[in-house]
Amino acid sequence: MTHHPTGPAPAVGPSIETVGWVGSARDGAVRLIDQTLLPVEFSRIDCRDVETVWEAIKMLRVRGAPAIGIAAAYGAVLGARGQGLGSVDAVVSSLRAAAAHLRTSRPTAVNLFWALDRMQRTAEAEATTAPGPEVLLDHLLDEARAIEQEDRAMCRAIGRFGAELLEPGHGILTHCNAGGLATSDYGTALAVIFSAVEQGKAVHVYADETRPLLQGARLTAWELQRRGIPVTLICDNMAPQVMKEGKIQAVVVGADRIAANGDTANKIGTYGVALAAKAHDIPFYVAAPSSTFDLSLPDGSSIPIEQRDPREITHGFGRQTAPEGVEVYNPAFDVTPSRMITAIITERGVIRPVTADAVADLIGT
Ligand SMILES: CSC[C@H]1O[C@H](OP(=O)(O)O)[C@H](O)[C@@H]1O
Repeated sequence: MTHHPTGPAPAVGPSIETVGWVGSARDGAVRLIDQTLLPVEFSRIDCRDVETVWEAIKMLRVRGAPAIGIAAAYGAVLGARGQGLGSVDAVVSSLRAAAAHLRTSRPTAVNLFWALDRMQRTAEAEATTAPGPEVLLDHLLDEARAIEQEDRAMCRAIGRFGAELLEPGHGILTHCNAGGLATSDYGTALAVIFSAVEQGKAVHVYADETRPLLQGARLTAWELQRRGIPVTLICDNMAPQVMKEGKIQAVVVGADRIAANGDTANKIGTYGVALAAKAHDIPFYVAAPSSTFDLSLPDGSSIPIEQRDPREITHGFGRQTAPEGVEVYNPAFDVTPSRMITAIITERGVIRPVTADAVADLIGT
């Protein structure tokens, strides 16, 4: 991978492109912000092969369900180049092999699998009509770009629908990062906040730092600060206390996979936040695009939960904070039952109450 230390982040604009493509289909690369370096260093990396994209997803250089899906779609284009563009069949089989490898990077965010399925369907459908391998490769890049552009639109629609649920002066609790860095550029949970602020609704965000990888501290606080939105960083175990003190009027989180009944997998700790919100009668909102729903699962009991390296807990950011050899449990996600979710905010509208019928009506059967 090629790092592009680009110094300070670009000036605040409508968005920061989290992951994209630079160059032509034949010799281009996937360019993504290396989020493991934030907030101290803003640097992008160019990935020129599938393995580099796989590693970037695995190591959370690019992370967040929609951003992972976009990165995987572009990674499939890299893979389709395979060992040259000898024939249309070679391009299709190379893409299949790349998709199979990218599917092993992380198991929970359904957007990864949704995006790769879509790229494979495109390749197989175009294979029968494409005049040659180069044209097919161009069309595959067009499809990956469409996935990115559609996500941009979905994020803004989520923002518009969600902003209606927030009131000026509200304290909003967030968990992990569901901002522009977790998507194409504008976020899901943070899109709700960005849109409310753009509508003149001044809100104050309380951001859970979100152990062990601190996406809240490193990424959410950074995104909000650079937009001038008031943010207070708290440890995860402080969330119930700030609720008890009356500082929180709503919780907004993202999602990695939502089952047909609305059960939602999200960063570990989300379920605990939902329990605390319930106990304090605070609305608990999930913000997610339709690409994060997995209607093949009737409920959340079979959502695959990623188990990650124990060293993320015992040696977080390079400092040992636990005795050698201690037993560690490090699930990266948990599942919040739909009965604890006030509403799910999507680009198609708001699902409320959260029931299988309501999900089917808005998202599909
Ligand atoms: C808009 S999806 C954001 C979602 O993804 C995060 O997980 P990770 O940082 O491990 O990719 C977290 O669950 C966020 O809520």
